[in-house]
Amino acid sequence: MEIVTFAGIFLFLYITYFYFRYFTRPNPLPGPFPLPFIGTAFQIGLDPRKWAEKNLNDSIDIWEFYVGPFRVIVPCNVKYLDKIYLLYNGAKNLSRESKFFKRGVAAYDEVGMLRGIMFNNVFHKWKRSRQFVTRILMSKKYHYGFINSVQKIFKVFEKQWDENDITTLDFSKWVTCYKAKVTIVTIIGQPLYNLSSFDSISKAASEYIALFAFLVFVPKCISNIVMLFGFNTVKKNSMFLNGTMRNIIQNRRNEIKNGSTTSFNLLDLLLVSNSSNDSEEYIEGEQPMDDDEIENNLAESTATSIETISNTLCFLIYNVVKNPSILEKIHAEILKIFGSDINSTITYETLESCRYIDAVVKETLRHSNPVPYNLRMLDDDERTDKFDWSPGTWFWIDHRRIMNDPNHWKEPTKFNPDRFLSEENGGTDEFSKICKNGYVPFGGGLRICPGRILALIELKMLIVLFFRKYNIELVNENEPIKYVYRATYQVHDLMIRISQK
Ligand code: HEM
Repeated sequence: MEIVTFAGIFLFLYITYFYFRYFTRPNPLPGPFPLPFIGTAFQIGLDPRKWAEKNLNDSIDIWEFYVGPFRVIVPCNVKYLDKIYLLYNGAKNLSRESKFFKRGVAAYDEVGMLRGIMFNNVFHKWKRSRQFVTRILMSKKYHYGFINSVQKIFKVFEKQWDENDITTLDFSKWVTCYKAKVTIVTIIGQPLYNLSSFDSISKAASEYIALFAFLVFVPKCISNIVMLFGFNTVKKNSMFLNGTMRNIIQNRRNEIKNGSTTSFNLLDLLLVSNSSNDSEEYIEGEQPMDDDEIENNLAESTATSIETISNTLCFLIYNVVKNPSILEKIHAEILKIFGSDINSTITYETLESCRYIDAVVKETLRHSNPVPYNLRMLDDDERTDKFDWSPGTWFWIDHRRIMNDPNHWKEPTKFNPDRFLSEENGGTDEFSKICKNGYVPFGGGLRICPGRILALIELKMLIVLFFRKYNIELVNENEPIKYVYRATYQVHDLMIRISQK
């Protein structure tokens, strides 16, 4: 009886405290009315933007929702981004913490958050990993190796399609399988012999990202309860990416120690970074990475690149196939730059001269961004536009809405790559006039995506590889593209017919 009374009093006090905080919150904004413990989960579901589209007036450019006890502010206008996407506080290197550096609540070391980049909230640990990984992902040498690998892997798929007149496939499934192969070669550098299929990597990638997103949002006391009710299976699946890599890293470290030459994959390059074998640029004051750090960073890059590139490519193919005039311009550029040989080698330099194809990729990332939101947390007192915020406030930046804002983009819902071309190249030059932070597919400031150049390279390559040789049709031409939100927009059931030209 005493326990029931105690629980009742606790519940009453908690609910009173929750609503006291709610009704006295600074800067009350529009948003669904929250319930204690679950916040606005019932009203909003998984995708906040869908709720906003149905329930909020278009003129509302900042609103709020609750994840459990956390108040989350959703800025949908560039005017709120200035301080959030501040570039290094004016300094050239990462010497000072940004006030908006953190993502979410806690760092969970048991799933490697403290040693990776994406969800690492400990500045000096994040900075260390970020420097090692960024140096490689942004290097030209890595890009050259990457371009070769993509072409080799694509050839294997081509063979299967060339055997048939027409192949019908679910592109959303195909692309995760393709991307898992590319990722393994370019990140890990060798086959994962103990995997039953590439599907399992894609599945693990998706669950890895979803798990991290969940842990970042949910206080540990609640996530521990959820784990008790079956969430452990998801955790096990996502941990699998880490576990699978452990042996490979140790073997590879020994092979390199015994004289094996290094290749241009992320694993080899991280193993030799700052070691005596490292002939490349040195990161001042840093010890080489240990196996744990490498493992977490490889798992993170594997998961991130599969999830982002696969879904962007689905949106890209869908938008291009729906727009014959855009496809025609792509064909013209391919012919001009690569000639009529549909098997000619694609190089870094030829890709760089593909202006229209570059514009198609950039427009896809604006119009149909697969990473619609970005999470940052304020660590100090700060003002954004007319609002003063206190430490601990969360910001769920709505990239999709910002990049489709009719006040900044002309006819934003229209898929129009010409925006990204200058007038002398036949475009409208809209992009060069866009305001600061009006185009943020890769986030911004201190934590801007380190895979951004690589992503652009791969997406441009895939346009050339597909459209110079194949006709692609949508099986259900009149159906809108189907996708769900799970940390990225995940496209599903995108049926296409593919045949040689
Ligand atoms: C179309 C492809 C991609 C998109 C749209 C994308 C988007 C993003 C966004 C929005 C962020 C958050 C940045 C911020 O907080 O300001 C991010 C971070 C990150 N991305 Fe990407 N990304 C893509 C591809 C990749 C690839 C290919 C890799 C790795 C090979 C990668 C690795 C990362 C990592 C490690 C972070 C965390 C950075 C940090 O917190 O410091 N991304 N990405």
